[in-house]
Amino acid sequence: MNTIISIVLGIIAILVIVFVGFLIWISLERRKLNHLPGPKLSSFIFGTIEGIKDFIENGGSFAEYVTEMFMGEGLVTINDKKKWTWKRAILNPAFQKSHLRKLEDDFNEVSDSFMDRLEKLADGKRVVKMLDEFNHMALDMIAKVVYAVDLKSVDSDDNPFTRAINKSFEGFQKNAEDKFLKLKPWKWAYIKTVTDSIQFLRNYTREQMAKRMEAIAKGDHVQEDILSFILKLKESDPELSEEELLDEFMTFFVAGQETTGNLMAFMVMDLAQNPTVLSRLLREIDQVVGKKAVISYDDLNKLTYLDMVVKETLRLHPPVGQPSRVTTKPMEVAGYTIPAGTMVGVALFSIARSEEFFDDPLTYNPERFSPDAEKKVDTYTYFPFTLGPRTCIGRHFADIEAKTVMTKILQRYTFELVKDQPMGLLETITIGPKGRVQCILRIRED
Ligand code: HEM
Repeated sequence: MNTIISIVLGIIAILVIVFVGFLIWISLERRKLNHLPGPKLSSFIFGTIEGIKDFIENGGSFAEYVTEMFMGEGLVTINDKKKWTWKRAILNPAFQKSHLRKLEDDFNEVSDSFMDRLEKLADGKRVVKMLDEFNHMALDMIAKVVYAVDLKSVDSDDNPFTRAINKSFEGFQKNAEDKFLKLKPWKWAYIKTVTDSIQFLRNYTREQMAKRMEAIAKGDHVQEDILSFILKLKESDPELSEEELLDEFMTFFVAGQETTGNLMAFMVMDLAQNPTVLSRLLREIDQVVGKKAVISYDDLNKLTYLDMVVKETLRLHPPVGQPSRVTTKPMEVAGYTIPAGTMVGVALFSIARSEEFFDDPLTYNPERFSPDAEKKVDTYTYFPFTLGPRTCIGRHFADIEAKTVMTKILQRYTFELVKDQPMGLLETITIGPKGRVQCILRIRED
């Protein structure tokens, strides 16, 4: 009996020693990370417009620090400059206005399914979390416009694809916050649920890609959507692995969903809080498109006040608040030298709210972007999609999506913000509205 007790105690003692050793090792690794002479995380506002310009145009990308779980060698995270240049050159035409306007039927179709969903919710009683609704819709939009897939996640509150995307995002965020996540055994079960979700998404997209390749091989007519451009990567380099093509798929879902969802949710919040702006926007929509069912690209171009509203929302509430770059050479900023190879966050959120660059910066005022006033806005003080070669490839996509959807909402519904909800910011990988923009929706009577 005594021997058994001794063995058990011995095992417990060994486990405790291993565990304590493990904790000491983690804390030493943490200290090493904080004292690395090379790349380290720092964040500040560039002191001058020249500083911002020089950095954005000449700085490198930020890929190596971002988890590769999700997007691997996709456009956002790829760090190999030569490979990135090649990919971007092939994919750029897919996201140009001239190509996207050909897909206006898709933008309308997904927006219409979303309107059907909102109609069910617009009973004047129910509390609707607009951020969640927009996020579902944004997923459907990417699936449809990029891959010609009808995901229809707006039709169900519990779609496996949406669930997997949400779980993956959560893991993405936690992994970015904690470099040692994977080393903590008590988190392994959680990590497994995240990796299973990512695997589910990759398998789903693998199937979609295989279907398309089969159709091409059979000579079937296939739509010239964004997927067809992604497949051109394979034509251009037959050595490209299937996993790398999947990285591209995942990248567009990740980069294009939450960002656009946040933009539209913030638009609803800003409009609900600024009734004068809302009235003027409604007047424009009534005059330019009235009750027109299909909103064309040309219609959107005529909605000039809507354009100003989108830009002002992106100034006050940029969905990406601090994109990053790695310095490629030492840089002098406000009297400090930043060594080459330092990861730096460009605080575009703070720059666009700075009194140095904008009058009365915390006031929501779309007039800042009227055609005359906009000429005075310095490019390097307002760049929600960033600038330079790695600027957001999806900015026109997001613009068309947000404008089409918001026009249709304003044609049909009114929204009232629920009182006493949190009005602050939800900071994850992106910046969203903390209270998820809880609204009471009603059908527009006039
Ligand atoms: C309001 C919506 C959006 C905002 C605010 C936004 C913002 C950004 C920002 C700040 C970057 C980083 C650029 C840099 O580091 O210089 C970026 C990159 C990117 N975005 Fe967006 N984005 C939006 C929507 C979209 C959409 C709808 C898509 C695709 C469907 C997309 C795809 C991408 C991709 C692929 C990149 C990486 C580009 C590269 O490195 O070549 N984005 N976006």
